Amino acid sequence: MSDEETRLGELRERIDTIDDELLRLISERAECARTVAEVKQQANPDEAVAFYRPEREARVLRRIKERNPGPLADEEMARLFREVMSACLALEKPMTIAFLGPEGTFTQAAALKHFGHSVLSTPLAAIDDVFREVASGNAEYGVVPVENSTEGMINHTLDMFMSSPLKICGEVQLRIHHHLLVSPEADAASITRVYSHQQSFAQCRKWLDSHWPMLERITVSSNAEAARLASLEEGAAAIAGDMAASLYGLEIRHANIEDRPDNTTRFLIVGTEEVPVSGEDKTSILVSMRNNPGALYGLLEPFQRHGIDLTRIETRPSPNETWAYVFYIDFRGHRDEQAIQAVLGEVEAQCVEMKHLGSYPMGVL
Ligand SMILES: O=C(O)C(=O)C[C@]1(C(=O)O)C=C[C@@H](O)C=C1
Repeated sequence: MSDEETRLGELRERIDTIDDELLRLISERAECARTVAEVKQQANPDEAVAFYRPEREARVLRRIKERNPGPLADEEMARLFREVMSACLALEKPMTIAFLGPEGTFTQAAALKHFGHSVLSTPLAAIDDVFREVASGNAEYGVVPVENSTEGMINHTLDMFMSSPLKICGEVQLRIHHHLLVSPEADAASITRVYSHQQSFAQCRKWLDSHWPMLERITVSSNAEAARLASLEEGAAAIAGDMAASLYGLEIRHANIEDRPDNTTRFLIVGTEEVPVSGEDKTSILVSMRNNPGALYGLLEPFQRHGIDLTRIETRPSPNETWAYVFYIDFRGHRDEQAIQAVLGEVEAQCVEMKHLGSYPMGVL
């Protein structure tokens, strides 16, 4: 046996011993989660039990990142624990998550990043359908895109909150990498058109203009649909991500063609329950205002006075009145915290209507 073989043999034996220990510990953790489920059930025998606890999951993942000794990166370690916790939750209660489909969209990737792979995920055709599926109780939670760092807000999602009773229970950010995808047997010279979602075309506009200006750009309802069409039609390419590429057996002809390398989309998790404080939270509200002079200043001033960090303000036209506005506002903090309660009281006193959309843990992964 060579030196290399002897050394590798020893190291692999050590890895086997560590794996045995990991197996034992993960199983012990799963048993513990199963007992947690029993305790929750016994404490609330007549009510629907909240097995999924977003605030606890955020704390677990933050703690793992803080205590991670390396050499694995904090994000990598948190991702592993995300999957362990996802499997533990599935043991307590298998969860159904509705997402803006079809299969292979970035929203599905965001749902799996947030909940881990042990959930049942249901693709739906439209943002409205995701909200409806959760409101009707067919899915426990829903995942929808809300903003992109290159293209701005997804107004349809914002507008859904005006009428929906659902709460925001979490957020997750995903780096969006777009690729030019073609069938493996396609000849570059035969490509005449490219399918994609309108947002993806917008995020790759400069690249397409300079590299493939002659391709006809055809907008479809999702990147996954674009990939499906490219897999079926001769002379067609798609702009979509990794999941869609592997789902439809397409080849990446050009990788990472997004105009901005930090291209990121933020997604919201919607559900029916309020989430308790996790320690690092965000709150979202909708505020209807009359178009009076100084109205916006009056609305924002309490946030400044109480030292609350506003992370986003968006204006949408009111559905009820011409030239009246609805402001969608995100800020740091939780509704159960005193400073936030004070600000919300002041905002409520001067607006036509205020709707609390949810207080939820800031994205950890
Ligand atoms: O702490 C709980 O309430 C649990 O159910 C355990 C656990 C975990 O595996 O750590 C599992 C699911 C919850 O979403 C949060 C945490």
